[in-house]
Amino acid sequence: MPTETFEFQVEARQLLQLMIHSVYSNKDVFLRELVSNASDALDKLRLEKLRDDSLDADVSDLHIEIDVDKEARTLTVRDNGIGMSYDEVGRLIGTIANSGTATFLKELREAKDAAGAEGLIGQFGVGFYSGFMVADEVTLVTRRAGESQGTRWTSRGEATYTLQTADDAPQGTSVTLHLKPADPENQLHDYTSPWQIREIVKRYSDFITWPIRMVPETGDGDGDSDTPAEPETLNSMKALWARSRDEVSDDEYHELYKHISHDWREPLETIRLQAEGTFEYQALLFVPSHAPHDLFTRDFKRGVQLYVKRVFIMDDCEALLPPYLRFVKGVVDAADLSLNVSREILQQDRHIRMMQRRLTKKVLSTVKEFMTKDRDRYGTFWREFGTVLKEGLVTDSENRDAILAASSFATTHSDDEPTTLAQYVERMKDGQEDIYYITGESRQSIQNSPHMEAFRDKGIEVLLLTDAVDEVWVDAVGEYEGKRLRSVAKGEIDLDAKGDEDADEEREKQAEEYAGLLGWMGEQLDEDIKEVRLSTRLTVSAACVVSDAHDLTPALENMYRAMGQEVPRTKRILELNPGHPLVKGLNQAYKEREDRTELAESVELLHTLAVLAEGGQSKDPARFVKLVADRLERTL
Ligand SMILES: Nc1ncnc2c1ncn2[C@@H]1O[C@H](COP(=O)(O)OP(=O)(O)OP(=O)(O)O)[C@@H](O)[C@H]1O
Repeated sequence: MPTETFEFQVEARQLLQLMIHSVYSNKDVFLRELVSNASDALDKLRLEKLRDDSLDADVSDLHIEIDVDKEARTLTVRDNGIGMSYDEVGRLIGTIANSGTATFLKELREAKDAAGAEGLIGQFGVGFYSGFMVADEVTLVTRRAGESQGTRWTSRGEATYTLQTADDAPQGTSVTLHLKPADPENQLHDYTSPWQIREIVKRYSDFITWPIRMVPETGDGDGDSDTPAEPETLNSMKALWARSRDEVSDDEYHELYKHISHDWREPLETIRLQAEGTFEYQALLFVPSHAPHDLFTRDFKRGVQLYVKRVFIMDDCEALLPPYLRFVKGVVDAADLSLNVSREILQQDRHIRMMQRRLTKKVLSTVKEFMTKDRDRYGTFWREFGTVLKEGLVTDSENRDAILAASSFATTHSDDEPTTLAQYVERMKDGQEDIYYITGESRQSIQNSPHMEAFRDKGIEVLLLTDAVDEVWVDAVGEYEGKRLRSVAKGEIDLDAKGDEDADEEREKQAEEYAGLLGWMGEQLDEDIKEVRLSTRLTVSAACVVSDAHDLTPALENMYRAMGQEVPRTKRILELNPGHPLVKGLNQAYKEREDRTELAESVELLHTLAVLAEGGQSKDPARFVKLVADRLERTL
């Protein structure tokens, strides 16, 4: 097949440009990326051979080899792993599969400083391209295990790359970098120096479970693997999770985290767990310091890898942690599983379920520890992962108490310090029986909602819940330590002390006074409102709408609709403030006038204003604007 030239996909080209004019100051990490890809390729081959013994592939000496040629200024990273077919090379290397890349590039361009840019790069798989930080030409030669024909890919990192078949390619992949001249001032070291390579591998890739060998210089630059000189193994290959805590430095743990997670930033916490007895396993879990951009997308990949006795079995093992802990990365190495274990079998395995329970409890107790021992760390955790953790309040009833204990919520008690439910309960006023909350889009909009008026007046604390999941968990949880969780915008609220006879009497009087108006308004608003009643929660506003105690809130209704479920429209309740001049005026007008057409319009306006005040929308904005404009005109 002749050499074919292809254009890089637009995003890939942009990414390459970014790499070449490196936004990343530490260029050494290119080697970590190439070694990491090679290690994955070896894992994949071992697994494929395990599943299909007839695969024509040599797995007797799987390893990674690094080869430098000072004269030609090349560095080659070679593996004898799974390799790629011609099509795969085009698909995987010329394009960027990650759909978030466009967003990423935009964010990257907008990143204010180099540190921000570095952090962003870490979130996206740009591994292979990092070679262009140190090389002005990259050649990749590869042959897929089991296939006879190899492929050669070359690019100078500009607009195009070439593909051609390669007859003599050994199984696996070699990536040869034609190095730029060393420029230590810009952290571009001399990557033909064996000392430098040894250093970088030790620092970033020591834990890789495959031997990383360096071949003493051969001089001819093509790095034939039949070189007579004895290669030197650069890494200790010790699985970090199998080593005792005091043998491993934090840096080593962090490098493993970066290898697994493709995040270039340090994790927030490292969690070690060992289980002995009938079902032995070791786990090394990491809580990242930043939420990935795609945490809430449907195909977000879990971050825990499964090993069986040091043999890599699978990425993204969903059986190991529940979905609401999907942000946790790490490795679980189980001693007593079959190497052939499938995802389906794992889901049903009793031991795996026990393991999941233990890992879940351990992660939750770690979060709780942040809360009690390190407020800063807890603050970071909650900002990044609080929303996803709260999903567990709905889905994991077994651990509900532990999740609640590790959760915190914005509150009217403080502008910047969130509260736990336990702290809320401690502050509850004498005679207050319930825990009050309000849900909505933003702190500002709900804090000023009419529903809050009486609570503000009486100094009763209200939790301010602004995540979509809050609408759901409050119902699922229902109560905390015997105290009901109650929305300030649902059902009847009575904040007056029980047995307050004066208040009772006053109410009876008002009920009588307004009975006619309320009934008539109910008929007028029948399409949207199931009842009009007098309010005990308003002190400033004339009216507000509330949901019935057991009805869906409008936000929940919308959420179900967005998920494609049919939900009938729930009618709500309009509450009037009997002390408000507008309401008094309405009552007066109702009693005095025979022709109530204008009054009917005012009632309609009052209802729309109440909907707007809680952040809702007018059903017919044009009509609403016309009615308001008419009235304004009359005041001129
Ligand atoms: N040495 C290799 N052997 C086999 N396949 C490889 C090798 N290097 C890269 N690939 C394939 O090319 C794909 C793209 O590699 P690239 O390094 O650009 O991204 P990634 O590995 O998916 O992400 P990252 O390296 O940032 O984690 C890989 O997912 C893998 O399928």
